[in-house]
Amino acid sequence: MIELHSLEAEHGVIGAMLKQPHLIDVLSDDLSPDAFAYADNADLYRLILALHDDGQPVDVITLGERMAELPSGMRTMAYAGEIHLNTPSAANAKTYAKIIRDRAVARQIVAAAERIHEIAHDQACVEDKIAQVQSTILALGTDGGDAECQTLADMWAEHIEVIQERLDRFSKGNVMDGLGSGIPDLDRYTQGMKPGQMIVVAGRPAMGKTTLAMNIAADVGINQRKPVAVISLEMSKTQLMDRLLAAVGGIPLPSLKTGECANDYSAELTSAGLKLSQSPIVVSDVPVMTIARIRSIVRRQKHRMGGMGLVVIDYLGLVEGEGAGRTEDVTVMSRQIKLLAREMGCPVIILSQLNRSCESRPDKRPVLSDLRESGAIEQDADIVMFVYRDEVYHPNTQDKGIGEILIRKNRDGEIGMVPTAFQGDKSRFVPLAAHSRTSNVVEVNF
Ligand SMILES: Nc1ncnc2c1ncn2[C@@H]1O[C@H](COP(=O)(O)OP(=O)(O)OP(=O)(O)O)[C@@H](O)[C@H]1O
Repeated sequence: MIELHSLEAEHGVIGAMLKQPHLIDVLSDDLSPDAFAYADNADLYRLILALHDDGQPVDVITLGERMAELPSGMRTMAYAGEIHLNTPSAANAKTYAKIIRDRAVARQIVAAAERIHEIAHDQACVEDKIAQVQSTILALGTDGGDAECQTLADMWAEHIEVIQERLDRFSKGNVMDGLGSGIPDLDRYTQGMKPGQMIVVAGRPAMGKTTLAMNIAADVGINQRKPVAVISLEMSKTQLMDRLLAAVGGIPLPSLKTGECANDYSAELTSAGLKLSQSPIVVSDVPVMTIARIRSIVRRQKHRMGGMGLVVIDYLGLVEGEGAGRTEDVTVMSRQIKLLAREMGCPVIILSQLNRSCESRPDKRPVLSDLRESGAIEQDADIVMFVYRDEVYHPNTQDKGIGEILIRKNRDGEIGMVPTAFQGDKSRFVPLAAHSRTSNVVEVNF
């Protein structure tokens, strides 16, 4: 068993700094004052750093001048003098700094265990408790400076591999470096959905947000064999399964609802059922969720499935906040979704509704300012795409059956519009041949 603090190591580091002040930069590089267990030592260390930052000489006298007394009441000069005297050399100071850091983490673990003990006893539901325990554990050891910054030399060494991968893909005729959506024209804009991206799919009610998101989820799960977690706060598992079967099997929804599909589309039903059941797609339809709970579910599924390719959350307006007011809540949630994408190392598609202002304009195609609830969504998102179907407003439009995907924000690429064929009865958006706006539909292939 190790002690949770080492007075000797703390004295060793401070003594080394007093004996050889040129070591202050080296030793303090990765050592926070909070890592010291003893208040007097932590304050003395802070004083050393403050004097050094001010360009002042650091010795027993200057320390005593800056602060006469330490928290214990001891005279600073006397205490620092004693440490200086008792430090034979600065030779092992780096090892002492590591001991201080390691013991600080050991103390954090004990504090986390106490916190977890409290969480186990409180009144929250079990999912919230698990989410709190996970964040308590994830917060451990995050103070290390090594993880915060990386030299450009190290980044360059890693980046060579990234460029090599891109070149390999390019020479195979594939320039996309993320997940496909199943709609090649859309992928040309995004170059694929990449890890860490927050992708907002927004639109007025019934435009087809859920349809588009589920089409993408099915393509990623079935064609690209990547794990997908669908968090559906709006629709039940039964509704989603109907839509997935309709889209993947090309089976009309009404025939699925009446059960007639069992006779009329039995081959399509069997094939779609098999494709879906063999795909790594998981669905949660718990209607009440916070982002913490979503994170906890996705983490568990990532662990269970050995990775996570894509997360879909349908939709933001139904996610519960902290109760600080909706705009503030959405601002925090939007940030948390972006962090979720980074933590899981996959893109997150978040569905969002729009305010009504687009409906009062002559051209009702949405723009970024129509995003409901908070400007933070627009800022945090890497890609914002709107689903728009002119026939919803103008039943006799010449664009009947056309679903436009309007890419209004694209952090790493162009913005623009992708026309698709909307097949509402089969719950799918189908690619159109070579930018056509006619019904020249490309075969969907799940
Ligand atoms: N059998 C059907 N035939 C034709 N269209 C259908 C059929 N069933 C559903 N639809 C259409 O599909 C669309 C539903 O799309 P979806 O639920 O994806 O929209 P949404 O934007 O997510 O809507 P909301 O915000 O209301 O949830 C509606 O426009 C609906 O009319």
